[in-house]
Amino acid sequence: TKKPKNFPPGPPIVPILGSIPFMKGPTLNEKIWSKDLADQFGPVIGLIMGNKPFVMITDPKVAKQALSGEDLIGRPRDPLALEVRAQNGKFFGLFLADGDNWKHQRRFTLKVMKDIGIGRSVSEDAMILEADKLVQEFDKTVYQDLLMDGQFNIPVVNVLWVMLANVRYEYNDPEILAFMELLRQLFRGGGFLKQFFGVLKYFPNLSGLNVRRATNQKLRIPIQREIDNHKAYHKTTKSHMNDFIGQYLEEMETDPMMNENELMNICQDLFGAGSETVSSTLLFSISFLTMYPDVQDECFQEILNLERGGTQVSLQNQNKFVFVNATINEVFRKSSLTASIIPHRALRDTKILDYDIPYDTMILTNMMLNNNDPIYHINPEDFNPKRFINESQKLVKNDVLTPFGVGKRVCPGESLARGEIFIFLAKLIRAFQFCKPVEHPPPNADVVWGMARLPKPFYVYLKVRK
Ligand code: HEM
Repeated sequence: TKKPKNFPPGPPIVPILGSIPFMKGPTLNEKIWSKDLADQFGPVIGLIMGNKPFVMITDPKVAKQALSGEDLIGRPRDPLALEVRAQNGKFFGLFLADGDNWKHQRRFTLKVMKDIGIGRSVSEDAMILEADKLVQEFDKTVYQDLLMDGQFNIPVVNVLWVMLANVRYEYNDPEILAFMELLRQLFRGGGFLKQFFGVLKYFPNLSGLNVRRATNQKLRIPIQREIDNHKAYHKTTKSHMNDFIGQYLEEMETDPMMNENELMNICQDLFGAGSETVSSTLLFSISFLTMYPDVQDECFQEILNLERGGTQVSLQNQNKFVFVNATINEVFRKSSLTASIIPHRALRDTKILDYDIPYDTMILTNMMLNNNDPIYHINPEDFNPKRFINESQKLVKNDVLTPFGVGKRVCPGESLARGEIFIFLAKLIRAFQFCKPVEHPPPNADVVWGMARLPKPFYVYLKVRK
Protein backbone atom coordinates (compact mmCIF):
# COMPACT_ATOMS: atom_id res chain seq x y z
CA THR A 1 0.00 0.00 0.00
CA LYS A 2 1.51 3.32 -1.12
CA LYS A 3 0.20 6.81 -1.64
CA PRO A 4 0.49 7.97 -5.24
CA LYS A 5 2.85 10.87 -5.99
CA ASN A 6 1.50 14.39 -5.42
CA PHE A 7 -1.74 12.86 -4.06
CA PRO A 8 -4.00 15.24 -2.04
CA PRO A 9 -3.14 15.52 1.68
CA GLY A 10 -4.65 12.99 4.05
CA PRO A 11 -4.00 10.82 7.10
CA PRO A 12 -1.11 8.32 7.23
CA ILE A 13 -1.66 4.79 6.01
CA VAL A 14 -0.94 1.25 7.18
CA PRO A 15 -0.97 -1.99 5.14
CA ILE A 16 -4.40 -3.55 4.39
CA LEU A 17 -6.52 -0.98 6.24
CA GLY A 18 -4.97 2.07 4.58
CA SER A 19 -6.09 5.32 6.20
CA ILE A 20 -8.93 3.84 8.27
CA PRO A 21 -7.15 3.58 11.66
CA PHE A 22 -6.41 7.33 11.50
CA MET A 23 -9.95 8.51 10.81
CA LYS A 24 -12.25 9.47 13.66
CA GLY A 25 -15.76 8.11 14.11
CA PRO A 26 -17.48 4.95 15.35
CA THR A 27 -18.44 3.58 11.93
CA LEU A 28 -16.84 3.68 8.50
CA ASN A 29 -19.58 6.02 7.25
CA GLU A 30 -19.02 8.45 10.07
CA LYS A 31 -15.27 8.30 9.58
CA ILE A 32 -15.49 9.15 5.91
CA TRP A 33 -18.04 11.94 6.13
CA SER A 34 -16.58 13.45 9.28
CA LYS A 35 -15.96 17.16 9.72
CA ASP A 36 -12.74 16.28 11.46
CA LEU A 37 -11.16 15.02 8.26
CA ALA A 38 -12.14 18.16 6.35
CA ASP A 39 -10.87 20.41 9.15
CA GLN A 40 -7.52 18.66 9.12
CA PHE A 41 -6.86 18.26 5.42
CA GLY A 42 -8.94 20.86 3.56
CA PRO A 43 -10.97 20.83 0.33
CA VAL A 44 -9.51 17.71 -1.30
CA ILE A 45 -8.47 14.78 0.85
CA GLY A 46 -6.39 11.83 -0.29
CA LEU A 47 -7.15 8.52 1.40
CA ILE A 48 -6.25 4.91 0.89
CA MET A 49 -9.09 2.49 1.62
CA GLY A 50 -8.17 -1.14 1.60
CA ASN A 51 -5.44 -0.75 -0.98
CA LYS A 52 -7.31 1.66 -3.25
CA PRO A 53 -6.69 5.39 -3.70
CA PHE A 54 -9.77 7.37 -2.85
CA VAL A 55 -10.39 11.14 -2.89
CA MET A 56 -12.99 13.01 -0.87
CA ILE A 57 -13.87 16.50 -2.14
CA THR A 58 -15.26 18.65 0.66
CA ASP A 59 -15.47 22.01 -1.12
CA PRO A 60 -18.66 22.39 -3.21
CA LYS A 61 -17.05 24.66 -5.83
CA VAL A 62 -14.15 22.26 -6.33
CA ALA A 63 -16.66 19.38 -6.55
CA LYS A 64 -18.73 21.20 -9.17
CA GLN A 65 -15.71 21.95 -11.29
CA ALA A 66 -14.24 18.46 -10.97
CA LEU A 67 -17.49 16.70 -11.85
CA SER A 68 -18.42 18.88 -14.81
CA GLY A 69 -15.49 17.61 -16.89
CA GLU A 70 -15.10 14.21 -18.55
CA ASP A 71 -12.20 12.83 -16.49
CA LEU A 72 -14.01 11.95 -13.29
CA ILE A 73 -17.34 10.61 -14.50
CA GLY A 74 -16.61 6.91 -14.43
CA ARG A 75 -18.06 4.49 -11.88
CA PRO A 76 -15.82 2.28 -9.73
CA ARG A 77 -15.78 -1.37 -10.63
CA ASP A 78 -17.29 -2.42 -7.33
CA PRO A 79 -16.17 -6.07 -6.89
CA LEU A 80 -19.45 -7.03 -5.19
CA ALA A 81 -21.65 -5.33 -7.80
CA LEU A 82 -19.58 -7.04 -10.49
CA GLU A 83 -20.66 -10.38 -9.01
CA VAL A 84 -24.33 -9.40 -9.05
CA ARG A 85 -24.94 -7.10 -12.02
CA ALA A 86 -22.15 -7.53 -14.58
CA GLN A 87 -22.03 -9.85 -17.58
CA ASN A 88 -18.56 -10.92 -18.72
CA GLY A 89 -17.12 -8.29 -16.43
CA LYS A 90 -19.12 -5.48 -18.04
CA PHE A 91 -21.83 -3.31 -16.50
CA PHE A 92 -24.96 -2.29 -18.42
CA GLY A 93 -27.65 0.31 -17.79
CA LEU A 94 -27.13 3.67 -16.08
CA PHE A 95 -26.07 3.40 -12.50
CA LEU A 96 -22.97 1.23 -12.63
CA ALA A 97 -21.81 1.66 -16.22
CA ASP A 98 -19.59 4.27 -17.83
CA GLY A 99 -18.10 4.98 -21.27
CA ASP A 100 -19.83 5.51 -24.61
CA ASN A 101 -22.53 2.96 -24.03
CA TRP A 102 -23.55 4.56 -20.74
CA LYS A 103 -23.68 7.99 -22.40
CA HIS A 104 -25.89 6.67 -25.15
CA GLN A 105 -28.32 4.90 -22.81
CA ARG A 106 -28.43 7.91 -20.51
CA ARG A 107 -29.19 10.35 -23.33
CA PHE A 108 -32.10 8.22 -24.51
CA THR A 109 -33.44 7.70 -20.98
CA LEU A 110 -33.36 11.43 -20.25
CA LYS A 111 -35.20 12.21 -23.47
CA VAL A 112 -37.98 9.69 -22.83
CA MET A 113 -38.28 10.61 -19.16
CA LYS A 114 -38.64 14.25 -20.13
CA ASP A 115 -41.40 13.32 -22.56
CA ILE A 116 -43.41 10.84 -20.54
CA GLY A 117 -41.97 11.21 -17.06
CA ILE A 118 -42.68 14.84 -16.56
CA GLY A 119 -43.70 16.44 -19.83
CA ARG A 120 -46.87 14.48 -20.45
CA SER A 121 -49.79 14.09 -18.14
CA VAL A 122 -49.32 10.30 -17.83
CA SER A 123 -46.99 10.61 -14.87
CA GLU A 124 -48.78 13.57 -13.37
CA ASP A 125 -52.08 11.67 -13.48
CA ALA A 126 -50.31 8.76 -11.80
CA MET A 127 -48.87 11.01 -9.09
CA ILE A 128 -52.24 12.61 -8.38
CA LEU A 129 -54.03 9.26 -8.35
CA GLU A 130 -51.49 7.77 -5.94
CA ALA A 131 -51.52 10.85 -3.70
CA ASP A 132 -55.33 10.80 -3.51
CA LYS A 133 -55.29 7.08 -2.70
CA LEU A 134 -52.73 7.71 0.00
CA VAL A 135 -54.96 10.37 1.54
CA GLN A 136 -57.76 7.76 1.63
CA GLU A 137 -55.41 5.27 3.29
CA PHE A 138 -54.24 7.77 5.91
CA ASP A 139 -57.87 8.70 6.54
CA LYS A 140 -58.36 5.22 8.02
CA THR A 141 -55.72 5.84 10.69
CA VAL A 142 -56.52 9.32 12.04
CA TYR A 143 -56.70 10.22 15.75
CA GLN A 144 -54.30 7.50 16.86
CA ASP A 145 -50.54 7.07 16.92
CA LEU A 146 -49.47 5.91 13.49
CA LEU A 147 -46.14 4.24 12.74
CA MET A 148 -44.62 5.92 9.69
CA ASP A 149 -42.47 3.44 7.87
CA GLY A 150 -43.41 1.94 4.51
CA GLN A 151 -46.53 3.97 3.62
CA PHE A 152 -44.99 5.76 0.64
CA ASN A 153 -43.29 2.77 -0.91
CA ILE A 154 -46.01 1.41 -3.11
CA PRO A 155 -47.45 4.74 -4.26
CA VAL A 156 -43.95 5.82 -5.28
CA VAL A 157 -43.10 2.58 -7.04
CA ASN A 158 -46.48 2.72 -8.84
CA VAL A 159 -45.54 6.08 -10.38
CA LEU A 160 -42.41 4.40 -11.77
CA TRP A 161 -44.38 1.42 -13.04
CA VAL A 162 -46.77 3.74 -14.89
CA MET A 163 -43.89 5.61 -16.49
CA LEU A 164 -42.05 2.42 -17.46
CA ALA A 165 -44.82 0.04 -18.38
CA ASN A 166 -48.20 1.73 -17.94
CA VAL A 167 -49.25 -0.59 -15.10
CA ARG A 168 -50.16 0.09 -11.49
CA TYR A 169 -50.75 -2.23 -8.55
CA GLU A 170 -53.25 -2.15 -5.68
CA TYR A 171 -51.65 -1.44 -2.32
CA ASN A 172 -52.37 -4.92 -0.97
CA ASP A 173 -51.22 -6.79 -4.06
CA PRO A 174 -48.77 -9.42 -2.77
CA GLU A 175 -46.64 -9.15 -5.88
CA ILE A 176 -45.95 -5.44 -5.50
CA LEU A 177 -45.40 -5.86 -1.78
CA ALA A 178 -42.74 -8.47 -2.50
CA PHE A 179 -41.21 -6.31 -5.26
CA MET A 180 -41.00 -3.33 -2.95
CA GLU A 181 -39.47 -5.41 -0.20
CA LEU A 182 -36.72 -6.49 -2.60
CA LEU A 183 -35.98 -2.89 -3.56
CA ARG A 184 -35.81 -1.93 0.08
CA GLN A 185 -33.48 -4.80 0.90
CA LEU A 186 -31.12 -3.76 -1.88
CA PHE A 187 -31.17 -0.11 -0.88
CA ARG A 188 -31.16 -0.45 2.88
CA GLY A 189 -28.66 -3.30 2.91
CA GLY A 190 -26.43 -1.59 0.36
CA GLY A 191 -23.68 0.94 0.84
CA PHE A 192 -20.69 2.07 -1.14
CA LEU A 193 -18.08 1.32 1.38
CA LYS A 194 -18.06 -2.46 1.23
CA GLN A 195 -16.49 -2.19 -2.21
CA PHE A 196 -13.18 -1.20 -0.69
CA PHE A 197 -12.91 -4.71 0.58
CA GLY A 198 -13.14 -6.87 -2.53
CA VAL A 199 -12.12 -9.88 -0.47
CA LEU A 200 -15.70 -9.94 0.88
CA LYS A 201 -16.79 -11.61 -2.33
CA TYR A 202 -15.10 -14.78 -1.12
CA PHE A 203 -17.48 -14.81 1.85
CA PRO A 204 -20.80 -14.57 0.01
CA ASN A 205 -22.97 -15.32 3.02
CA LEU A 206 -21.18 -13.05 5.43
CA SER A 207 -20.98 -10.14 2.99
CA GLY A 208 -24.63 -10.45 1.95
CA LEU A 209 -23.56 -11.22 -1.62
CA ASN A 210 -25.76 -14.31 -1.88
CA VAL A 211 -28.81 -12.38 -0.70
CA ARG A 212 -28.05 -9.58 -3.17
CA ARG A 213 -27.72 -12.05 -6.00
CA ALA A 214 -31.03 -13.72 -5.18
CA THR A 215 -32.79 -10.38 -4.68
CA ASN A 216 -31.50 -9.13 -7.99
CA GLN A 217 -32.79 -12.23 -9.80
CA LYS A 218 -36.24 -11.89 -8.26
CA LEU A 219 -36.43 -8.20 -9.10
CA ARG A 220 -35.99 -8.97 -12.77
CA ILE A 221 -39.03 -11.26 -12.98
CA PRO A 222 -41.85 -8.67 -13.10
CA ILE A 223 -39.75 -6.37 -15.31
CA GLN A 224 -39.12 -9.21 -17.78
CA ARG A 225 -42.83 -10.01 -17.79
CA GLU A 226 -43.65 -6.42 -18.76
CA ILE A 227 -41.00 -6.42 -21.50
CA ASP A 228 -42.54 -9.64 -22.86
CA ASN A 229 -46.04 -8.14 -22.67
CA HIS A 230 -44.85 -5.12 -24.62
CA LYS A 231 -43.30 -7.33 -27.26
CA ALA A 232 -46.52 -9.34 -27.56
CA TYR A 233 -48.51 -6.10 -27.88
CA HIS A 234 -46.25 -5.03 -30.73
CA LYS A 235 -46.62 -8.40 -32.44
CA THR A 236 -50.38 -8.12 -32.55
CA THR A 237 -50.83 -4.37 -33.11
CA LYS A 238 -47.62 -3.54 -35.01
CA SER A 239 -47.32 -0.45 -32.82
CA HIS A 240 -45.40 0.34 -29.66
CA MET A 241 -46.82 1.45 -26.34
CA ASN A 242 -46.23 5.01 -25.29
CA ASP A 243 -44.29 4.23 -22.11
CA PHE A 244 -40.58 3.81 -21.46
CA ILE A 245 -40.41 0.12 -22.36
CA GLY A 246 -42.48 0.69 -25.51
CA GLN A 247 -40.30 3.60 -26.61
CA TYR A 248 -37.13 1.66 -25.94
CA LEU A 249 -38.33 -1.37 -27.98
CA GLU A 250 -39.14 0.99 -30.84
CA GLU A 251 -35.66 2.54 -30.67
CA MET A 252 -34.13 -0.94 -30.78
CA GLU A 253 -35.49 -1.37 -34.31
CA THR A 254 -33.15 1.30 -35.69
CA ASP A 255 -30.33 1.75 -33.16
CA PRO A 256 -27.81 -1.10 -32.81
CA MET A 257 -26.58 0.19 -29.42
CA MET A 258 -29.98 -0.46 -27.87
CA ASN A 259 -30.79 -3.97 -26.73
CA GLU A 260 -32.97 -5.84 -24.29
CA ASN A 261 -30.17 -6.39 -21.82
CA GLU A 262 -29.59 -2.65 -21.52
CA LEU A 263 -33.35 -2.11 -21.21
CA MET A 264 -33.58 -4.58 -18.32
CA ASN A 265 -30.63 -2.95 -16.55
CA ILE A 266 -32.02 0.56 -17.02
CA CYS A 267 -35.38 -0.50 -15.58
CA GLN A 268 -33.62 -2.06 -12.58
CA ASP A 269 -31.64 1.14 -12.10
CA LEU A 270 -34.68 3.40 -12.29
CA PHE A 271 -36.51 1.30 -9.70
CA GLY A 272 -33.42 1.00 -7.55
CA ALA A 273 -32.57 4.70 -7.60
CA GLY A 274 -36.06 6.15 -7.80
CA SER A 275 -38.10 4.41 -5.12
CA GLU A 276 -36.43 4.37 -1.69
CA THR A 277 -34.94 7.86 -2.30
CA VAL A 278 -38.33 9.44 -2.92
CA SER A 279 -40.24 7.53 -0.25
CA SER A 280 -37.52 8.28 2.33
CA THR A 281 -37.59 11.99 1.47
CA LEU A 282 -41.35 11.93 2.03
CA LEU A 283 -40.86 10.24 5.40
CA PHE A 284 -38.23 12.80 6.39
CA SER A 285 -40.63 15.55 5.32
CA ILE A 286 -43.40 14.23 7.56
CA SER A 287 -41.03 13.95 10.48
CA PHE A 288 -39.74 17.55 10.06
CA LEU A 289 -43.27 18.91 9.58
CA THR A 290 -44.29 17.21 12.81
CA MET A 291 -41.24 18.53 14.63
CA TYR A 292 -41.83 22.07 13.31
CA PRO A 293 -45.60 22.70 13.44
CA ASP A 294 -45.20 26.41 12.48
CA VAL A 295 -43.59 25.41 9.21
CA GLN A 296 -46.36 22.89 8.65
CA ASP A 297 -49.01 25.56 9.29
CA GLU A 298 -47.36 27.95 6.86
CA CYS A 299 -47.33 25.24 4.19
CA PHE A 300 -50.99 24.55 4.89
CA GLN A 301 -51.89 28.26 4.67
CA GLU A 302 -50.10 28.61 1.34
CA ILE A 303 -51.91 25.59 -0.09
CA LEU A 304 -55.26 26.86 1.21
CA ASN A 305 -54.74 30.41 -0.07
CA LEU A 306 -53.76 29.20 -3.51
CA GLU A 307 -56.71 26.79 -3.55
CA ARG A 308 -59.09 29.65 -2.70
CA GLY A 309 -57.62 31.61 -5.61
CA GLY A 310 -58.34 28.64 -7.91
CA THR A 311 -54.80 27.19 -8.02
CA GLN A 312 -54.85 23.42 -7.62
CA VAL A 313 -51.93 21.18 -6.69
CA SER A 314 -50.43 20.19 -10.07
CA LEU A 315 -47.05 20.01 -11.76
CA GLN A 316 -47.93 23.03 -13.86
CA ASN A 317 -48.61 25.05 -10.70
CA GLN A 318 -45.66 23.63 -8.74
CA ASN A 319 -43.62 26.86 -8.80
CA LYS A 320 -46.46 28.88 -7.30
CA PHE A 321 -46.15 26.92 -4.05
CA VAL A 322 -43.06 28.81 -2.96
CA PHE A 323 -43.13 27.93 0.73
CA VAL A 324 -43.87 24.24 0.17
CA ASN A 325 -40.95 24.00 -2.29
CA ALA A 326 -38.68 25.88 0.10
CA THR A 327 -39.70 23.40 2.81
CA ILE A 328 -38.81 20.46 0.54
CA ASN A 329 -35.38 22.04 -0.06
CA GLU A 330 -34.90 22.44 3.66
CA VAL A 331 -35.79 18.76 4.15
CA PHE A 332 -33.13 17.84 1.58
CA ARG A 333 -30.61 20.01 3.42
CA LYS A 334 -31.37 18.86 6.95
CA SER A 335 -31.78 15.17 6.16
CA SER A 336 -28.75 14.92 3.86
CA LEU A 337 -30.39 11.77 2.51
CA THR A 338 -27.60 11.75 -0.05
CA ALA A 339 -24.51 12.51 2.05
CA SER A 340 -22.49 12.35 -1.14
CA ILE A 341 -22.73 11.66 -4.84
CA ILE A 342 -22.56 7.99 -5.69
CA PRO A 343 -18.86 7.11 -6.02
CA HIS A 344 -17.20 8.23 -9.26
CA ARG A 345 -13.98 6.95 -10.78
CA ALA A 346 -11.17 8.69 -12.63
CA LEU A 347 -11.24 7.50 -16.23
CA ARG A 348 -7.67 8.71 -16.83
CA ASP A 349 -4.78 10.30 -14.94
CA THR A 350 -6.01 13.79 -14.13
CA LYS A 351 -5.83 16.68 -11.66
CA ILE A 352 -8.04 18.18 -8.97
CA LEU A 353 -6.69 21.61 -8.09
CA ASP A 354 -2.92 21.01 -8.31
CA TYR A 355 -3.01 17.44 -7.07
CA ASP A 356 -2.44 14.38 -9.23
CA ILE A 357 -5.31 11.93 -9.37
CA PRO A 358 -4.30 8.60 -10.90
CA TYR A 359 -6.50 6.58 -13.26
CA ASP A 360 -9.08 4.48 -11.37
CA THR A 361 -9.10 6.62 -8.19
CA MET A 362 -12.50 6.67 -6.53
CA ILE A 363 -14.08 10.10 -5.91
CA LEU A 364 -16.72 11.09 -3.37
CA THR A 365 -18.01 14.48 -2.20
CA ASN A 366 -19.19 15.56 1.23
CA MET A 367 -22.58 17.17 0.63
CA MET A 368 -23.61 16.43 4.20
CA LEU A 369 -20.80 18.60 5.53
CA ASN A 370 -21.68 21.41 3.09
CA ASN A 371 -25.35 21.20 4.09
CA ASN A 372 -24.44 21.90 7.70
CA ASP A 373 -21.72 24.49 7.15
CA PRO A 374 -22.46 28.00 8.51
CA ILE A 375 -20.42 29.47 5.64
CA TYR A 376 -23.11 28.35 3.22
CA HIS A 377 -26.23 28.30 5.39
CA ILE A 378 -26.87 30.79 8.18
CA ASN A 379 -27.65 29.00 11.48
CA PRO A 380 -27.50 25.60 9.81
CA GLU A 381 -28.92 23.80 12.84
CA ASP A 382 -32.28 25.59 12.40
CA PHE A 383 -35.02 24.12 10.26
CA ASN A 384 -35.88 27.26 8.34
CA PRO A 385 -37.36 27.04 4.80
CA LYS A 386 -37.27 30.85 4.53
CA ARG A 387 -33.55 30.63 3.81
CA PHE A 388 -34.62 29.59 0.31
CA ILE A 389 -37.02 32.53 -0.23
CA ASN A 390 -35.91 36.06 -1.21
CA GLU A 391 -37.52 39.47 -0.43
CA SER A 392 -39.71 39.27 -3.54
CA GLN A 393 -41.10 35.99 -2.19
CA LYS A 394 -39.41 33.97 -4.92
CA LEU A 395 -37.64 30.66 -4.44
CA VAL A 396 -33.87 31.14 -4.50
CA LYS A 397 -31.40 28.48 -5.48
CA ASN A 398 -28.48 27.84 -3.17
CA ASP A 399 -25.80 26.27 -5.37
CA VAL A 400 -24.36 24.44 -2.39
CA LEU A 401 -27.51 22.37 -1.89
CA THR A 402 -27.12 19.62 -4.49
CA PRO A 403 -29.01 16.54 -3.24
CA PHE A 404 -29.15 15.24 -6.83
CA GLY A 405 -25.44 15.74 -7.48
CA VAL A 406 -23.78 17.97 -10.07
CA GLY A 407 -22.12 17.64 -13.45
CA LYS A 408 -22.37 14.96 -16.11
CA ARG A 409 -23.73 12.23 -13.86
CA VAL A 410 -26.33 14.35 -12.09
CA CYS A 411 -29.46 12.38 -11.16
CA PRO A 412 -31.68 11.94 -14.24
CA GLY A 413 -34.75 11.64 -11.99
CA GLU A 414 -34.54 15.06 -10.34
CA SER A 415 -37.60 16.66 -11.96
CA LEU A 416 -39.65 13.53 -11.52
CA ALA A 417 -38.62 13.24 -7.87
CA ARG A 418 -39.26 16.90 -7.11
CA GLY A 419 -42.64 16.78 -8.83
CA GLU A 420 -43.67 13.64 -7.03
CA ILE A 421 -42.53 14.79 -3.60
CA PHE A 422 -44.34 18.10 -4.11
CA ILE A 423 -47.65 16.52 -5.17
CA PHE A 424 -47.66 13.89 -2.42
CA LEU A 425 -46.73 16.35 0.30
CA ALA A 426 -49.03 19.17 -0.77
CA LYS A 427 -52.00 16.79 -0.90
CA LEU A 428 -51.18 15.30 2.50
CA ILE A 429 -50.60 18.66 4.18
CA ARG A 430 -53.93 19.89 2.76
CA ALA A 431 -55.76 16.85 4.15
CA PHE A 432 -54.11 16.27 7.53
CA GLN A 433 -52.38 17.92 10.40
CA PHE A 434 -49.37 15.84 11.43
CA CYS A 435 -49.01 16.08 15.21
CA LYS A 436 -46.69 14.60 17.80
CA PRO A 437 -47.76 11.09 18.86
CA VAL A 438 -49.58 10.67 22.15
CA GLU A 439 -48.12 7.42 23.43
CA HIS A 440 -44.72 7.35 21.72
CA PRO A 441 -41.65 9.56 21.59
CA PRO A 442 -41.86 12.39 19.02
CA PRO A 443 -40.05 12.03 15.70
CA ASN A 444 -36.45 13.25 15.63
CA ALA A 445 -35.27 12.59 12.05
CA ASP A 446 -32.89 9.84 13.21
CA VAL A 447 -31.15 8.01 10.39
CA VAL A 448 -29.79 4.63 9.46
CA TRP A 449 -27.13 4.29 6.79
CA GLY A 450 -27.67 2.13 3.72
CA MET A 451 -27.13 3.27 0.15
CA ALA A 452 -28.17 6.65 1.61
CA ARG A 453 -29.05 8.14 5.00
CA LEU A 454 -32.52 6.78 5.58
CA PRO A 455 -35.10 7.71 8.21
CA LYS A 456 -35.75 5.39 11.12
CA PRO A 457 -39.45 4.56 11.58
CA PHE A 458 -41.28 7.05 13.82
CA TYR A 459 -44.78 7.78 15.10
CA VAL A 460 -47.16 10.64 14.29
CA TYR A 461 -50.76 11.46 15.18
CA LEU A 462 -53.00 12.59 12.35
CA LYS A 463 -55.86 15.07 12.64
CA VAL A 464 -58.17 15.85 9.75
CA ARG A 465 -58.00 19.38 8.24
CA LYS A 466 -61.33 20.90 7.30
C1 HEM B 1 -35.23 12.33 -3.56
C2 HEM B 1 -34.99 11.70 -4.64
C3 HEM B 1 -33.64 11.47 -5.28
C4 HEM B 1 -32.39 11.88 -4.89
C5 HEM B 1 -32.01 12.69 -3.66
C6 HEM B 1 -31.46 11.38 -5.88
C7 HEM B 1 -30.08 11.62 -5.86
C8 HEM B 1 -29.19 11.09 -6.76
C9 HEM B 1 -27.76 11.27 -6.71
C10 HEM B 1 -27.00 12.09 -5.67
C11 HEM B 1 -27.22 10.58 -7.74
C12 HEM B 1 -25.74 10.40 -8.04
C13 HEM B 1 -25.15 11.44 -8.90
C14 HEM B 1 -23.70 11.17 -9.18
O1 HEM B 1 -23.23 10.05 -9.03
O2 HEM B 1 -22.98 12.11 -9.51
C15 HEM B 1 -28.32 9.94 -8.45
C16 HEM B 1 -28.15 9.13 -9.55
C17 HEM B 1 -29.19 8.51 -10.19
N1 HEM B 1 -30.54 8.66 -9.94
FE1 HEM B 1 -31.34 9.79 -8.48
N2 HEM B 1 -32.16 10.70 -6.84
C18 HEM B 1 -33.50 10.74 -6.52
C19 HEM B 1 -34.54 10.21 -7.25
C20 HEM B 1 -34.41 9.54 -8.44
C21 HEM B 1 -35.50 9.10 -9.28
C22 HEM B 1 -36.98 9.35 -9.01
C23 HEM B 1 -34.94 8.41 -10.32
C24 HEM B 1 -35.59 7.73 -11.50
C25 HEM B 1 -36.78 7.47 -11.70
C26 HEM B 1 -33.51 8.43 -10.13
C27 HEM B 1 -32.60 7.81 -10.97
C28 HEM B 1 -31.22 7.90 -10.84
C29 HEM B 1 -30.29 7.18 -11.71
C30 HEM B 1 -30.65 6.22 -12.82
C31 HEM B 1 -29.01 7.58 -11.29
C32 HEM B 1 -27.68 7.13 -11.90
C33 HEM B 1 -27.34 8.05 -13.03
C34 HEM B 1 -26.01 7.78 -13.70
O3 HEM B 1 -25.14 7.20 -13.07
O4 HEM B 1 -25.86 8.16 -14.85
N3 HEM B 1 -33.22 9.13 -8.99
N4 HEM B 1 -29.50 10.28 -7.85
